[in-house]
This record gives sequence, structure tokens and C-alpha cells, in this order.
Amino acid sequence: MIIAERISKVFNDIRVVDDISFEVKEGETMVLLGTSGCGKTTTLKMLNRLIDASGGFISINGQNIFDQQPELLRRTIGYVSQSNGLFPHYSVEENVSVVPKLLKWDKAKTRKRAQELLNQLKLPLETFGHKYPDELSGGQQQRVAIARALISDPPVLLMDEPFGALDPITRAGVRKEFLELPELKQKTIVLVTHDVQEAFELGDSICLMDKGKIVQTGTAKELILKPANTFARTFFDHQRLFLELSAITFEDIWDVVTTTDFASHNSVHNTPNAEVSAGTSLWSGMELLSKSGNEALAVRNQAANTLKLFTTSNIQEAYQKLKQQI
Ligand SMILES: Nc1ncnc2c1ncn2[C@@H]1O[C@H](COP(=O)(O)OP(=O)(O)OP(=O)(O)O)[C@@H](O)[C@H]1O
Repeated sequence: MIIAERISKVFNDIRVVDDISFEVKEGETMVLLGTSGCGKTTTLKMLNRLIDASGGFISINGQNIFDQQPELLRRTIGYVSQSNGLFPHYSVEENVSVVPKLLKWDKAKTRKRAQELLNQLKLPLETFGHKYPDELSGGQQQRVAIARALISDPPVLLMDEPFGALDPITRAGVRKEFLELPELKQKTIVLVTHDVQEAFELGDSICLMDKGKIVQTGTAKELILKPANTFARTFFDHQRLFLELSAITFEDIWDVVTTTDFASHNSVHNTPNAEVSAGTSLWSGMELLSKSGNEALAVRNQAANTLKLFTTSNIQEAYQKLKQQI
């Protein structure tokens, strides 16, 4: 767990991070989101003491970070920097083995672990281990940087725009792989981005920042549906419809409109052959409907042990009604 209490950073008399507090629970991902220059990277770097805070308190897993030597602290925290930070004259294997070397692991243990991680990241050691960063694509370099940050299995991972240099399609692909990576399921992660969609996909909680301050902290749903002020409202305006439909799930609209229940299944033309869970977002549901050509989507609510059929017009009607209720 990470606790930051009233932390600030002053550069040349300017308070670039101004008295902010947040908590990241064990195993959760918190995203620092905001416009360029609002203090996200500075906040992230204060957590592993790449930048020392001018004031405030930070503890990681119960330990005050200011009681620890910065170099030793950093060996216990995975870090992926904005520009991937790979050493250009080190091979992939040498790059991912930097921390094990500092920790004095023996060669066999280091190689076994490198092999395991690079395999998970679809860069098998046998094929990629001897390559140099400039022989890899941007997405592959980013995956090596992630492997390097994870090799010593640190409980905490800090990531600064980890997919920032990638084109939108590669970015979406690497992000999907990242979400599915078993290694990351238990990690406490702080991730910096200015990409709203990325924040919504990856963050259990999102800290929206402006001019060194936290404007609002909450889940994607809270931020998009209950903005704390005008800044928070307008920040999402350019993608509002997409973000709302991505944040609202079938569970949220379960009782909002009358849908066709499973008993009258046969009355719906082109009946669906697959079902999704009620935790699925409305956006994904509408995408599935549009791809399948079916008239209705079967959605199962495990908690209520019921199955309902939603058509596109059901979904749109429920979304409008739900918005009126908020
Ligand atoms: N070493 C430094 N010396 C002086 N000012 C700095 C230093 N590092 C950052 N700043 C200033 O602090 C402010 C916050 O910078 P920071 O890099 O934290 O922003 P950011 O939100 O991460 O932006 P971006 O998304 O563009 O990376 C900026 O105005 C920046 O110019």
C-alpha cells in the first residue's frame, strides 16, 4: 500500500506539486491523469525518490521512504520511465538483468527468471535475448522495459507514460497484453498518463490533476458521471459519450428498462449464440451487437442469477434514463 500525505515539490520557488494526498491500496492500479505540466511525473518520481519531496510524508508497505537510502529503495520498486530507459549498448538479456546483478543473484536464477518473464511478454529469450534495443520495435522495447521493471518481482510498480511513444494501434495492443499479464495482477501500480481512455481502461482509481493539485480522485465511473467541478467536467467533454458508455455496465442499467427476458428468447429474431456478463460495459455490448449482426445481446447477471436480452434501443433508452437519474 502506498500512502502519500500532503506532499509538495518546489522548483525555483514554484510549487509544481502542491500539498496533495492519496492512497493506493495493495494490488490496485492508480492512474495520475492530467494535462501536460500539471505535476504527474514529479509526483511519481517522489514515490521512488528520483525526486525528493519538499514536504509531506510517503510510506510504502508501512515503511517511511525517507528512512531508506534512495538507491536501496529503488531496487524494491519497479520503474518504467517515459522513454523506456533501456541501455542502448546492453542486449535485451543484459537490460533485464540489471537489477538481479545489483541484487547479486546467480546467473542461473537470473536467466531462468528472464526467460519466464520474456516468454510472458512474447519476447522469447532464445530469439530476442541477444538483440539490442535499436533492433526492436517501439512496442517490443516497451515490453523489455516492463520485463526489466518486473524481474525482481517488486510489490510496487511505477510507470510513466509507459505506452506514450507507441502509435494508437500498437498502444491498444500492448495495453491489452499488459492488462492480461499474470505478473501484474497482484502488483500495486501507479501509472502516469495524459490519455483518458488509457486511464479508464487501466485505473482502479484515477487521480485527476491540474496545476499541481488533485482535482478529483475516484473510479472512472465517478469521474465521468459525478465530476467534482467544472475542470473535471470539461476535461472529459471531447470523448464524453464514449467514456460514459465505457464506464456504465449492464449491471448499472439492469433494472432501468424493461428488456426481453430469457423466457421469451424465441420471440427475438437472430437470437444470440453467446452471452456476456453484466459487468460488461455498454460500449463493449454495443460493439458486440454491431459485429455479430444479432438483434439482441444475452447478458447474464450472476448475482441475480438471471439472463436478459438487450437490443441497441434498450441500451440507448436505459442510458438516457440512467443519466436523468444522476
Ligand atoms: N527539474 C526541474 N526543474 C524545474 N522545473 C521542473 C523540473 N522538473 C519539472 N519541472 C516543472 O514542473 C512542472 C511539472 O512537471 P511534470 O514533469 O511533473 O509534469 P507532467 O504533468 O508529468 O507533464 P508531462 O505530461 O508533459 O510529462 C512543469 O511546469 C515542469 O516544467
